[in-house]
Amino acid sequence: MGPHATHRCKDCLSGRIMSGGQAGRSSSSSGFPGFGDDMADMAQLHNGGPDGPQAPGGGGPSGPGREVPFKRAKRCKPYERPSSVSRNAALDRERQVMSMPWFGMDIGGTLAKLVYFEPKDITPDEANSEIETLKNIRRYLTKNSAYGKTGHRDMHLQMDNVEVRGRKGTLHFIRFPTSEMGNFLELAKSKGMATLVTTVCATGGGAFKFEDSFQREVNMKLMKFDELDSLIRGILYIETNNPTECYYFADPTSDDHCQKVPYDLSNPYPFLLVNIGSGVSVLAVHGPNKYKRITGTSLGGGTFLGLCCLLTGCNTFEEAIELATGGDNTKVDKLVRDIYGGDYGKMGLPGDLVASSFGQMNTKERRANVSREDLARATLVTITNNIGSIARMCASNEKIHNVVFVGNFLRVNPISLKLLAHAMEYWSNGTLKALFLEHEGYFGAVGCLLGFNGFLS
Ligand SMILES: Nc1ncnc2c1ncn2[C@@H]1O[C@H](COP(=O)(O)OP(=O)(O)OP(=O)(O)O)[C@@H](O)[C@H]1O
Ligand SMILES: CC(C)(CO)[C@@H](O)C(=O)NCCC(=O)O
Repeated sequence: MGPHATHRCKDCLSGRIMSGGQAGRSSSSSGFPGFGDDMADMAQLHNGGPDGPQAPGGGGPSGPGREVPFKRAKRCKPYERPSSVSRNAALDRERQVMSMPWFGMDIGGTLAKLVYFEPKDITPDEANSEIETLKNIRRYLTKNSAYGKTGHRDMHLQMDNVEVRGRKGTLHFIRFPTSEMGNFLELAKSKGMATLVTTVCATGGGAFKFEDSFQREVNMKLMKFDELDSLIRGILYIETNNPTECYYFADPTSDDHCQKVPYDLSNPYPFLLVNIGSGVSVLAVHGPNKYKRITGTSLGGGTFLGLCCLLTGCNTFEEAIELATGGDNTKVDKLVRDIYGGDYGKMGLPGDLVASSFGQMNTKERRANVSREDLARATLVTITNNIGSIARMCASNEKIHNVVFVGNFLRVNPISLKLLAHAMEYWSNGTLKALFLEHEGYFGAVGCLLGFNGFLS
């Protein structure tokens, strides 16, 4: 350890989520704390540390959970002042990341989520020196709600007057299918993105998969973040900034009395986090930097959409949900009462419980009597119940009572929201609570936009 060596590592500096209050513009050499000075440290830890870059997810598909704090603790090593070369590289990186436009991108297996920060505190000096391309990009993103054929801005989720990296502004939420990445890059190029010195904060599998295309097509560097770190960081930030973010359902099974009730998640720990994207990850979260991925399942939102398209000939998620809304899964599934003629009382299984998903579809007669709507509904119920069942077992093993469900599978999908709410309550005799968040699938994108501590490379 040299004369300048200090013991500093991410764990020792833990809990530093960049939120409004912490992200002052003038309190560090980099313009905001936690970036310029720490960046070299983090680069050293993540790139040169004994474990190399941190792998996303857990110990393999459905494998044993990875206890994040332990992993990080191993990397903890004495800080050595970076050489002037790495310091210059860090400053370069800082300049690129600090220059507008600011994006956070979560490129998932099905959907790419783009969060754009629109600064609203632009000084006259800044406005004068701002180049035309940048103004055009801002105008294009904020004045439209559709981009190309498949890009959408979720205007109802927009967050005004928030603070990011010490600046005040608005967060805009945009999504498009990951399969359209080629067109997205072309569009970005046509808007002049390639002429800007830009680094985009990115997470999700696509941050790795498409890194070279971003560099080649639009001259953009990706600053990569782990998807689960970003997810949690995003949830904590949005929850802090939106008092009506979190809710639960009271009376979820009653058509007349079911209602959405706001829930105060300001003291969230511990909570079980179930992220339902293309696949599903289940995390036990005990603190801002303290979580483990307990398990996952490949039967997720991608499975629902894929099977639904196969079984009904539908082509979009929205269509699949609409079909499911008009369908009856009991024509497709085999219920306990189809087997027992009523309840299986001794084991506490009510007659209307699904005993076997799709269990009626083995006979020609039954198959002839089901509609596309019924098949869509049965697919939705099958996938949702399976996730609910896994979540319940995980919560019970971990002795956690609050189960937070996120991910775009829950978008425009009240059937699954209510099924999950009911399943958690019913099967736990009221000890488990299903909680939901308004920004469903956008937390990863927000989290990586905020997360300068902990970038992968
Ligand atoms: N417009 C849409 N198009 C396609 N899928 C949608 C749409 N809206 C909601 N979904 C659902 O959301 C799922 C994707 O959710 P999300 O964006 O959270 O995951 P992802 O990041 O793509 O996946 P992963 O995290 O597993 O890589 C889809 O599989 C589908 O069930
Ligand atoms: C692979 C990820 C983490 C990508 O987001 C997700 O799709 C997932 O958690 N799938 C389930 C994988 C498993 O079976 O554990």
